[in-house]
Amino acid sequence: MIKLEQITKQFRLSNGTLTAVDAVDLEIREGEIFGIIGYSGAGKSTLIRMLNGLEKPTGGRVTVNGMEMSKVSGADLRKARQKVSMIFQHFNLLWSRTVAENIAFPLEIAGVKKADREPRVRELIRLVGLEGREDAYPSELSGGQKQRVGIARALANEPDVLLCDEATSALDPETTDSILDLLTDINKRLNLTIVLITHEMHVIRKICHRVAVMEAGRVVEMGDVLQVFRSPQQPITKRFVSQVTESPDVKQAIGQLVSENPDGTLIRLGFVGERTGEPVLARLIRSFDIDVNILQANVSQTHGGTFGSIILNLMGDEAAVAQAVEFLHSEGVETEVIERD
Ligand SMILES: Nc1ncnc2c1ncn2[C@@H]1O[C@H](COP(=O)(O)OP(=O)(O)OP(=O)(O)O)[C@@H](O)[C@H]1O
Repeated sequence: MIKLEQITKQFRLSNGTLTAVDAVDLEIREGEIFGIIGYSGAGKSTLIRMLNGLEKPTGGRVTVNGMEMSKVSGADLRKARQKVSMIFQHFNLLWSRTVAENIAFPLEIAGVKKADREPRVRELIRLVGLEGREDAYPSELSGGQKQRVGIARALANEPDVLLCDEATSALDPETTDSILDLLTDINKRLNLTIVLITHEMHVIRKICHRVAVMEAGRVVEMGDVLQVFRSPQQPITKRFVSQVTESPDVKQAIGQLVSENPDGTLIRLGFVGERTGEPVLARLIRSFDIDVNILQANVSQTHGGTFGSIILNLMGDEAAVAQAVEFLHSEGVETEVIERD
């Protein structure tokens, strides 16, 4: 559906060249919700803007539905953009137009007759849950309602792909969840391919099927969301996963425990789906002459299923602790020793 082959984007600066996106290969499947996560400056916005031709790559090829976005221009590009629409962090609504008029705007541009526009706008307003707010101006809406207008407007011309550029970053957590629920609903109902960029792992966990992690213009890790949560490989991915699995309170508690127990070995265990950690833990405690302190346990839901993690502090003889860690490995439990700073 979407294919990026060796995509590179460089910007010329007064003091040299900046590589914002560096030889990225990606394939996004029809009907999936694909997330791209990275910290500020990683190259996410530049990358997503190349999917609808807002930015041209310096090298490589972007194909969407067989059309080479990196090559089209003029009228063809305008047509292609109707099929790859976008929503934004700050909504980008027209402030002098009502909700209904904002949603009708892309239909006007596409030359849809007034008589056909009206029922389509009504349908879109129903789809995003804005009935009764048709005649309101953007300034009279909450952030969540503004983003609903953005979504309705983006869907007006029946796109194949919806790009979401930090679409929930300006919203509070509750409103974020309601917008993410709406995007999930639209994805299912319309089989719409959604590509989103974010710096929040919560967004990825809640709605994405697959995720790519970007750092310094490169994709450093990619996979099914459940797999990435269960077994993050790169340090940056581990940091993102811990945004969801470790609250600041727990991090602080672990820090305190580390300083209070300089000899213990901290380990993080990962469990997926129906398997719970309990039987393995019971055997661990019975079989080895060590003290096992449970610091934290949690379960999270992703699109692909549930996963859980448990953080333990193992205390005792060095050899016994090493055997206990080996035992957990041999039981097929994802086991990571948490390094002490
Ligand atoms: N038009 C431009 N001219 C020069 N440099 C740019 C331009 N657009 C982006 N950059 C630079 O490219 C790098 C990647 O920026 P980009 O906005 O794609 O990152 P990002 O991951 O989306 O971060 P953010 O969330 O802060 O926007 C940054 O160093 C940025 O300063």
